[in-house]
Order: sequence, then C-alpha cells, then structure tokens
Amino acid sequence: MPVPAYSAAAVRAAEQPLLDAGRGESLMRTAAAGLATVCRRELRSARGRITGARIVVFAGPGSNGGDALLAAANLAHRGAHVTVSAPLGRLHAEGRRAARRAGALFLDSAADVETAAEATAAEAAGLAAEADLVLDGLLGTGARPRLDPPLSTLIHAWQAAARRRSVQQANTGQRSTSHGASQIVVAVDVPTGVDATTGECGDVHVRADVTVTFGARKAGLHLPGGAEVSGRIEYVDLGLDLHPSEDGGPPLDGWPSLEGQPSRESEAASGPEVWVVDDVDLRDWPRPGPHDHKYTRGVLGVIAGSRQFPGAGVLTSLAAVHAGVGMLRVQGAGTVQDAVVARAPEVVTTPGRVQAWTMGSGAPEPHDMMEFLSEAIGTGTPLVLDAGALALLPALLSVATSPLPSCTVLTPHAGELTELLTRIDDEAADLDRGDVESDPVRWARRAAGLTGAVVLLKGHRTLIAAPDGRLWAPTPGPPGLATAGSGDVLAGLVGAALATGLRPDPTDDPAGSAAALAALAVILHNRAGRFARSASGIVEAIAAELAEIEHVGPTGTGRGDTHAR
Ligand SMILES: NC(=O)C1=CN([C@@H]2O[C@H](COP(=O)(O)OP(=O)(O)OC[C@H]3O[C@@H](n4cnc5c(N)ncnc54)[C@H](OP(=O)(O)O)[C@@H]3O)[C@@H](O)[C@H]2O)[C@@H](O)CC1
Ligand SMILES: [K+]
Repeated sequence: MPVPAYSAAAVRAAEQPLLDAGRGESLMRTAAAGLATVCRRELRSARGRITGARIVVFAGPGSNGGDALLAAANLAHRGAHVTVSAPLGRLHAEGRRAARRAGALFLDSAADVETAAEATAAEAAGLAAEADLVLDGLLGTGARPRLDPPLSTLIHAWQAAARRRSVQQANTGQRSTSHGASQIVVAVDVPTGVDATTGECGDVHVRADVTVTFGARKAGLHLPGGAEVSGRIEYVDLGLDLHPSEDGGPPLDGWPSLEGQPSRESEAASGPEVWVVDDVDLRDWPRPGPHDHKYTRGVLGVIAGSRQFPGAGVLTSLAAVHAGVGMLRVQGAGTVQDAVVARAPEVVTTPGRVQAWTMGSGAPEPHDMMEFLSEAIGTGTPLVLDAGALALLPALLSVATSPLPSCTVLTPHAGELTELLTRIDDEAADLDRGDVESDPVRWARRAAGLTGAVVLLKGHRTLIAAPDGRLWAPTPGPPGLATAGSGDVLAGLVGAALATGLRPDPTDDPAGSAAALAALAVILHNRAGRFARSASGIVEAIAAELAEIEHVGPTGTGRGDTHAR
C-alpha cells in the first residue's frame, strides 16, 4: 500500500492533543532517540566508530533545535566531539542543558549584533565544512517561509566552505573529514529552507544526505524540489493519530485552491497531501485470480504508432502484453498491427469490447483515435491518452457531450502539458515549459482540475495529480529511462494496469484508483529500466521484474522506518 505524507499543518494539528496532554517532552525524546540512531548508523558505516567523530549541530530556537541537541547529547556520550552553533541565540532549554552536560562545545552567538553574527557564521561555517556529520536542526515544521540573515548567511557560508574544502581535497589529495569520506548532512525533520508541505525550496536551503522525519512523513520531502534535497528519508513513528481520511481526500492544505477543485478551508487539516509509492508497492500490481479468463482479466485496446512510426505501436503493445493483460486488441494502422502480431501472435486486430484504451503514442492518425474515443467517452471506458491523443484533447473537450471517463489518465511530459494548458486554460495563454518544470505540482493539478482526468506528468520525478488535487509521488527511476520510446512503453503499462486493475468491481473512487494504478505502472517502468539501455530493453525486462516480485518480493527497497533505541 502506498503510504501517506502530510502537510506541516496536519502534523501540527495531530501533535497538539499530545502537547496539551503534557507529552511534548516524551515525544521529543523519542524523536531525538530515532535521530541519534540514524546518526550513529551513518557514522559507523562511514568511519567505523562514533568515538572521535566531529559533529557540528546547527540549532534553531524551537523544538527542531531541541531534537538536534538531545540527539547530539546522545552522540557526545558515545565519544563524539560536538560543537553547537545557535545563530539565533535562543535555544530549547532542555536540549541545551543535555548537550552541555554531555560535553558539547557552544560557539558564541550574538545574533543581535550583525557583525558579530557574521563572524560567528564564518567560524561555524568553517567548522561545519570540516565535520564528519552536520545536523541541521535550525527549523522544522514551525518554519516561516523566508530565510534571512543570520540563518541564510550561515547556511550560505557553510555550503561555500564545504565546496572550497572539496575542491582543495580534490587538488591536494588531502582528507576533508577525520575519516576521509565526504561529509554527512542529516536534516532534522525537514531540511531548513524547504517548505515541509509543498517542497518549495527557498533561495538558500540545506541539502541533506539523510532527512529523519518524525510523526508523519512530510509531503514536501516527496515532491519535486524538496525530494531533490532531502536525501534518503528515515521515518520515526511517534504514534500520532494521523490517518488517511475514510474517503481518501481531497486534502489540499498548503496550496492555494485551484479553480474546479474543492477548497480545503472548511475541512480539518488531517488528510494526506501525497501518497508515496515505492518499489514495495508493486506487490499490488493487478494479477489474475484463479477463476479469471481472458475477458475478465482485462482487455486493453491500443491505438499507437503509424505508418511512419510503427515502432511506437510495437513498444506500447508489447509492454502491455508483458505486463499481463488478458488480451490486447490493436487498432489503427495496418502496418502497426502487422508489426505487433509478428512479435506477439496472441494480439488480436479485430474490433471488439475493451476494458481500457491506450491511445496516442507514436502519432497515430487522429481519425483512427476519434472513432473509438467518442464511443469510449459515451461508455465511460478508462482511457490512457498519450502524445498524439493529448493534442486532440482540446477539440474533444469542446465537442464532447459527456465528461472524460473518470478513469482517464493523461501522460504528458512538461512540453505536452504546457501545450495542453495554453489551449484549454485562459489564464495560461503565456505559459512556457520552464514554468511547468519549475512548479510541476501546480500545473499538473491545474490540468487535472480542468480536464477532469488524472494527470501523470512525466519527468525525472514523475508526479500524478487527480482532478480533486490529490497527488501520488512514485519514487524516481534511473536516468537511463530518458531514452526514445520510453514514454510509449509507459503508456502501455498504464493501460495494462487500468485494464486489469479496475476489474471486476467498479470502484467508488475511480480517479483515485486510476491514479494509484498509474503510479504502480511508473514503478514497474522504473524497475524494468534499471539495467535496460533502450526502450526495447525496458519492454524485455517487464515480465522478469513482475516474476521476481511475485516470487521473492521487491529487493533493495524499504520505507526507512527507524526505531529509536
Ligand atoms: N510538536 C511535537 O510534538 C514535536 C515536534 N518535534 C519537532 O518540533 C519541530 C517543530 O518545532 P517548533 O514548533 O518549535 O518549530 P521550529 O520549526 O523548531 O521553529 C520555530 C522557531 O523558529 C523561528 N522561526 C521560524 N521560521 C523562521 C525563519 N524563517 N527565520 C527565523 N526564525 C524562524 C520561530 O520564531 P517565531 O516564528 O516564533 O518568531 C520559532 O522560534 C518539528 O519540526 C520537529 O522537529 C519533535 O520534537 C517531535 C515532537
Ligand atoms: K531542520
């Protein structure tokens, strides 16, 4: 099952009853113990032991700093040399006492005198650049958006000093840290400067190797922006009463409400913002039951490729066959049908009923798609619309008498999404690809809201938005997936997932089900692409990946849950 990630507001709301009941300190001790466990593990794996490790703690004035100080005290008791920099002067009282008692050294802080603060920042930055481990406990879920001096000065100076050290190390062969390996940056709850809800990164922000997050996964750690700078996510459970709402959403706290989407204002801020989908979730890939036959297992119709580009049709179709559809019907260009049947004789080319369609990869003739699209819209057949089919969408939306089927998935890349939005969204007439790439969450949600379809926005970090604003964030795939035809394979996989996964019972959350299945298709595509050098290689690996997961389970993945010891 995908796991939910929440907004900062939802987490704070869930914490409040426990704080009111006087359990704040015990929560913090659990959080800090989990944090210390992760730090010890990191130090042991980098340098073999904790004794003698040089640790710099950046501690802010709130509980985030408190977590960092308590964890640092634990590490100091085990022989680490801990130096604390408190750029804002104020510190969590219990955390400061614990760190002092454990022997931590505190740098002078005089944040109220600008020049002194700058001198302290330079000293702290220099020490941090040479440390084995830096703990970022500046700000957590209580952060206000902008980072100003002295916080921005400190982070900036540290990152510049760390860069200088590594250049120096490369030039002279000198060791940068006490064990020669590169420095480990551990963010407490969320890297400072990253919005815990939206993942938006400020001009200055921390880049972590590991983020240890408490109580609930924070949405921003799994969304574009935050996900790139949070490193590995380790999760420490605090037993908060935070659970996905019964009907699955639509909780959109943290983003402005978009036209066509429900506003969150009147709802309790307790639902997940994002569903995080990982390799382990491939266990949910739809499989045939003992009584299934080819029709109940799911028939997928494909219209992909053209006389000019028959290969796209072959890739889309073979991907679906290897992913385990009950039957595949290929319509459209005869050249494509012949090429597909030559590779997969089980494919049929006669028209007939299908449980889902994948259309548009490889520039099929528009009239071939239109013929089946209008019928599919009338019957509510799930659709996957890629490339050429996306180009038809504005015209289709303007003439269709019914909305798109609620299990429709659009699979644009940033350029195609830009093109679509400029044609259907009056407010996006001047949108360019760069705008979409710099705020993919906003624009994917916008397109989903306007079309009523699930939008799977392809990219390094593929993102899926439902029309009501819910998001699914599959873990990213290998860079090798960026190859010609890779998108055609994905369209086939999403189609196969819808054709086989939405049966036999109709679902009461069709868009959510389609989005979750699309996310599984992304994960399967990622895994199949691990060792592949071409789109054909991805197709060939699909069946083996599914067989491996069925027999031994997904390997090398996990949710990163940390248990405090
Ligand atoms: N609650 C719980 O049950 C548990 C919580 N836990 C931990 O608590 C963290 C949340 O703690 P928190 O609420 O104290 O907020 P935190 O992020 O430390 O910052 C607040 C301080 O920073 C200041 N400040 C803010 N923005 C600023 C800016 N841009 N620039 C400068 N200053 C800024 C702000 O100042 P103010 O806004 O008041 O002026 C205030 O002084 C959470 O992430 C987790 O780590 C765990 O221990 C587990 C149990
Ligand atoms: K932090």
